[in-house]
Amino acid sequence: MNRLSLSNLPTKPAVDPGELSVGIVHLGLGAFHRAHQAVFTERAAQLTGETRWGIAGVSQRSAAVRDQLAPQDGLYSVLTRGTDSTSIEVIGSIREVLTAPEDPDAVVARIADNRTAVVTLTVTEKGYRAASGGGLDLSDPEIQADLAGRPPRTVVGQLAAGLARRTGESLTILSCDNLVANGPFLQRLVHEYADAAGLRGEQFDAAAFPASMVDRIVPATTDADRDEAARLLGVRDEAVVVAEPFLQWVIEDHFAGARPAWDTAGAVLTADVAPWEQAKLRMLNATHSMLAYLGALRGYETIAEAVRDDELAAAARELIRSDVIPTLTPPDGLDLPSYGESVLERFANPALKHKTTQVAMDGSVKLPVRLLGTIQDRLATNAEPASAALAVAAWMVYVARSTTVDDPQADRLKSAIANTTTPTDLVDALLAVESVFPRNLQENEAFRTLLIGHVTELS
Ligand SMILES: NC(=O)c1ccc[n+]([C@@H]2O[C@H](COP(=O)([O-])OP(=O)(O)OC[C@H]3O[C@@H](n4cnc5c(N)ncnc54)[C@H](O)[C@@H]3O)[C@@H](O)[C@H]2O)c1
Ligand SMILES: O=P(O)(O)OC[C@@H](O)[C@@H](O)[C@H](O)[C@H](O)CO
Repeated sequence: MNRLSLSNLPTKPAVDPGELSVGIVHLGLGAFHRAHQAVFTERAAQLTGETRWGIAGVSQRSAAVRDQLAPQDGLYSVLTRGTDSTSIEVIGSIREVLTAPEDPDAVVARIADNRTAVVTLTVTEKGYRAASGGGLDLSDPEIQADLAGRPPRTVVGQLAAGLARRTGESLTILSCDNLVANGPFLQRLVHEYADAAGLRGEQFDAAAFPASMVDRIVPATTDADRDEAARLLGVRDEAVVVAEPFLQWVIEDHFAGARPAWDTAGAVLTADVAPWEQAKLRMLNATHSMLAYLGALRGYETIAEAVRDDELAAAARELIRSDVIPTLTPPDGLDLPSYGESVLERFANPALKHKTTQVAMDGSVKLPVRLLGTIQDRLATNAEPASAALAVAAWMVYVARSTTVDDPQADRLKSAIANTTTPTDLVDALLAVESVFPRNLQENEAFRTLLIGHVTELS
């Protein structure tokens, strides 16, 4: 079967990809970007007719995405799987693909190019190389290697080197990762890197780092998805991504220069993203992680299977009701209990096949964002965060039971628990990992007791 390409298009896109010039650099060309920001960008171009917002996507680690997209002229499709219906759409907004390890200078040059007005990022929590507590981890060997003067390979190194070389319009750098206050968080890292590298100049103060909340469930693509895309398109698409129908983007309205008209495509521009972001991270992402750990422990392969288990659904509902909602200020117009229910309905979509092991990975960097803030807020009011502690306990048991843990701190976690035999030992060993748990939680006896009780029940 032929490959998807400009000369082999099943349907002509509303915007001719050949007419688009690059105005956006995206760092972290994984599945999520292709099913989210690139879709908003494509729709905005269709609605406005603007041709300056093509995307240069940067693959940060392997050349796999470049090898999928290059023979397809950057085209790929989004396979949207609803509970009862499936649709497919070809996206043409990615106009260039760079592979950072192969061509680090080209990445910096694209960021420095004055035609680039916006850099977006989806590089996972670990891609930021932050120390626990927030600042840059200067002990990270990759950060140290960048600071020693090689062409930068880390994301903060790329951003700082690109910013330092800019001469014209100020740049907007927009994190789209699931992090608390992702904009200011990234700004601090870039500024600390620039200070350490002696690069700090006026472009750093002029750059804007808006916060954003992103939402669409996008599981890793499988061979079965590629086969289904081929059947629907009539051509092979090796770069297809799969997503649920739901799509949301709330962006702080704080740009240093021009931006795509993402609002015409449905993005919400607002002065304050924090209430949206907290509701999403503490409800959706927290219950996602809880279902991933509890579900994997019960042998469920997908999140949909886990949430269809009445006991696990009840545990997720209880987390939302008793621990999360009391800590939140609802964003205007959002009914928190209904939002919580809608999240669980989305998880139950059987067509998505989001693996519990995929959501469970990188727990050491996800727990602080998704659960520990809720736990701290509950303990501060002398409430018992029993449900949130259950999710953390499930992670502990999952780490102990897994032969290999997919986590940036896997070695540290495994060596911490090497000689543990009882639930109390396990809790104490993992609670002592200071890069995961802040001191006030390590020293909180009520939290420790809750964890020991849950780990005992789960073991
Ligand atoms: N998939 C989703 O449902 C979803 C939804 C909302 C937000 N997100 C955000 O997007 C991120 C990426 O998700 P995805 O589905 O695209 O995953 P993916 O595995 O398809 O892609 C991950 C991307 O991150 C890059 N990356 C990974 N580790 C890195 C590191 N140490 N340094 C630099 N770059 C690194 C990879 O090169 C790749 O481009 C998530 O971690 C999350 O923050 C994802
Ligand atoms: O993509 P990760 O691995 O950071 O997290 C897994 C999921 O919880 C997450 O991606 C959700 O699907 C997403 O946040 C929904 O918007």
